[in-house]
This record gives sequence, C-alpha cells and structure tokens, in this order.
Amino acid sequence: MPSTVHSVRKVFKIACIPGDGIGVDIAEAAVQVLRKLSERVGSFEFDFTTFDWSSRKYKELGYYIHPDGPETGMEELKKFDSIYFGAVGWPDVPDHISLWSLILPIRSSLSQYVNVRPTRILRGTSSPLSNCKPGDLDWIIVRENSEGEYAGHGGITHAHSSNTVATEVSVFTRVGIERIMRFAFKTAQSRPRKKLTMVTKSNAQRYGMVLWDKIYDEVKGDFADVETDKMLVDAMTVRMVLRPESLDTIVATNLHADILSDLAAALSGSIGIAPSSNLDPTRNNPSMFEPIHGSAPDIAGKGIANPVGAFWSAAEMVRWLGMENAADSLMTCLENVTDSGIKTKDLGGSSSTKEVTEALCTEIERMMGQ
Ligand SMILES: NC(=O)c1ccc[n+]([C@@H]2O[C@H](COP(=O)([O-])OP(=O)(O)OC[C@H]3O[C@@H](n4cnc5c(N)ncnc54)[C@H](O)[C@@H]3O)[C@@H](O)[C@H]2O)c1
Ligand SMILES: O=C(O)[C@H](O)[C@@H](O)C(=O)O
Ligand SMILES: [K+]
Ligand SMILES: [Mn+2]
Repeated sequence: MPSTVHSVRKVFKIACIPGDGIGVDIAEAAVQVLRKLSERVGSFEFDFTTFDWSSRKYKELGYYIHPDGPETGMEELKKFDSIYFGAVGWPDVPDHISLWSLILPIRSSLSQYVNVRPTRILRGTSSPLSNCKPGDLDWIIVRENSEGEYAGHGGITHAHSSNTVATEVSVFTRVGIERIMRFAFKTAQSRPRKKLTMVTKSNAQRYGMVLWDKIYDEVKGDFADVETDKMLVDAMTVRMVLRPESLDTIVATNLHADILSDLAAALSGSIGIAPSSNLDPTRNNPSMFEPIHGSAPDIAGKGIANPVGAFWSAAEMVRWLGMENAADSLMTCLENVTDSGIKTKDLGGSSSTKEVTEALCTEIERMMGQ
C-alpha cells in the first residue's frame, strides 16, 4: 500500500501588540520578516492576532486593554504562545498612564520577571567609542522585571497644597532577587567567558540594595565556575564607556538595568538595534518580545525607524519557541544586511525602514532557498 508522508508544520499563535508611534512600523516589519522566515524554513508557521491596544484607542475609548481593567485582557493573552510588542507612549497621554495601563500590567500579570537585553556591535556597524572594536562589546544585561521602583508602591497626598508629599517605594524581596540572580548566573555560565557583573547602589541605599549584595554572595557559591565582580551603578556607567571589553553578563535592578541598557545600546551603535525578551522562565505564561526603544514620537511617521532591534527581538522569540537554528539564521541574514551597508540614518546609513525590511526578506530568500 502506498504511504503518504504528511509534513506537519507546527503553528505558533502570536499576539501582536504594535502600540504607538514607531512601534507600529517596526512591529509590521517584524511580522513580515517572521512570515518570510517561517515560509523558508518550512517546519513551522505563525498565526498572528493583532491587538489594537494603543494610546489612540485610549484617547477614543478611555482604556488601553479592556474597559474593566487590564487584567481582563490577560486571559486573552494567555491563550498565545508568545507576544510580540512594538512600543507604547504618545505625547497626548501622560507617560505614567500609558506605561502602567499597557506594558507594565502585561509584564507583571504574566509573571515575566526576567528581561534579557543583549547587545553587541553588529557586522557593518560601529560603536561611537573610537577605540571599541566589534567583539570588544558583547554584553547581556539581565534586568529584574517585577520589583524595585516598578512594584507600584507609593502615593501622593496634599496634592493641592504647598505641602505635597509623594513617595515612590522601591520594593525588593528575597524571592524576587534570588530568582533573577540564579537566572543571571545561569546566563553567564552558558556563555564562553562565564563572567557576571552585579550592579547595585548599596552604598547609598541601605536595605533593598544590601539584600541584593547578600543574596548575590549566597548564590555565587552554587556557580563556582562563574567569575564574578560587583559594581556601584554610577561607576558602572564609566566602566561601560572606558572598558567595555571587561564586561560580559550583567545583572541589575529593574530601574538600573533600564537605564544601563539604553546606554549599552547607544554604545553598540544605536538604541534602534537592541532587543529585549520579557520572560516567564517557568513557561506557565507567554513571554513577550520587543525592542528596548520606545515609540520615538520625534521620528514617527517618517518611515526611518531602525527595525534592527525589532528583528533581533523576533529572533529571540523564535529561539524561545525552540527553533534555535532558525533564530541563528535570522541573525546571520540580519548581519549580512547591515554588513552590506543597508542601514537607517541612526546607524549612519540612508535606507528607510521598508528598505531594510525588504533587504532582509531578500537575504532570507537567498540564504534559505528551498
Ligand atoms: N517598552 C516601551 O514600549 C517603551 C520603552 C521606552 C520608552 N517608551 C515610551 O516611548 C515614548 C518616547 O520615549 P523616549 O523618547 O524617552 O524614548 P525612545 O526610545 O522612544 O526615543 C529616544 C530617542 O531614540 C530615537 N530612537 C528610538 N528608537 C529608534 C529606532 N528604532 N530607530 C531610530 N531612532 C530611534 C528616538 O528618535 C529618540 O530620539 C515615551 O512615551 C516613553 O514612555 C516606551
Ligand atoms: O520599562 C520601562 O521603564 C519602559 O517600559 C521602557 O523604558 C523600557 O525599557 O521598556
Ligand atoms: K519597546
Ligand atoms: Mn527603557
């Protein structure tokens, strides 16, 4: 009897939240590239569902996610394998409202307590540091993604008097610190240099930051093969600029790593290249992938946003979903494009978002011909 072989293509359900400003352009570009990648690899495909959770919608309807509050939308997101995010924030909505109505509820409700932010100098690009060669800067910043100044504790009283009081309470817990510390040690261990730098501000901040130091000392014992050191965050900015080659994996609090990762991206050429993975390492909830940059109102609508960070984030999503080889191929194609000089203005080129996207799709077809 003749037998028929059916090749089964695995289907991944992806929630796409473009958001605001250039978030819309780069999310569209990432979807185009992910479709092309899956078409050429052949063993998997993506089923995208787009959610218009944006500042435009908030202005129109009074909510970003759901009229009953963001929690209601989380049940919907839990049905997906992953979330791809653009950016949130627009000048006509106060930034603390947009962030706390969209991106932060997703990160916290879906237990995405790790934010991985790699950066390096891609082929065909250069660092603004004159003596920094490609390879001298190759870092992974592990950002704690649930606590610190982002815990949502604080308040304001006497708002309409000259005695207004506002607090922004940093919250640090043993559980929160230990889980991010272990994740960071494992990340460092998986890289060739096996090197971890832990960043705090435990000279001026006596409780939460000192607890970070204590737990770092405890966890270190379980990772004897990882070389470690620690830095105060102010001195860390100096080291990043003057001795980039001395760093590899970095772990820091939510706020410190937010700031350091923008610096890291700029030192690697542009904020437009850097990706981020908001991970729930338990895999009980979908993880979320987005470039580290925001909605860039100053360049939105001009067609010049750098989509490289969005493509790199897409590659990290593909990797998290288990397709390591496809993720590596996507990164190779991406660097072939930057190496050929097809780059946006922020990287010293003159190509548009669309031109970089088309070039990457063409390169995927060329490299991964079937
Ligand atoms: N996770 C997020 O969605 C996220 C992250 C950061 C900022 N934001 C929000 O974005 C808005 C703007 O914030 P901001 O101006 O501080 O930061 P931003 O990252 O949007 O922009 C900072 C600067 O970098 C440039 N830039 C950013 N991304 C670029 C890209 N892909 N290509 C070329 N240039 C790029 C911008 O033009 C701008 O000059 C605010 O509402 C802020 O709250 C959101
Ligand atoms: O987390 C934040 O502070 C903002 O969303 C943004 O600056 C980011 O880095 O994602
Ligand atoms: K973003
Ligand atoms: Mn940031």
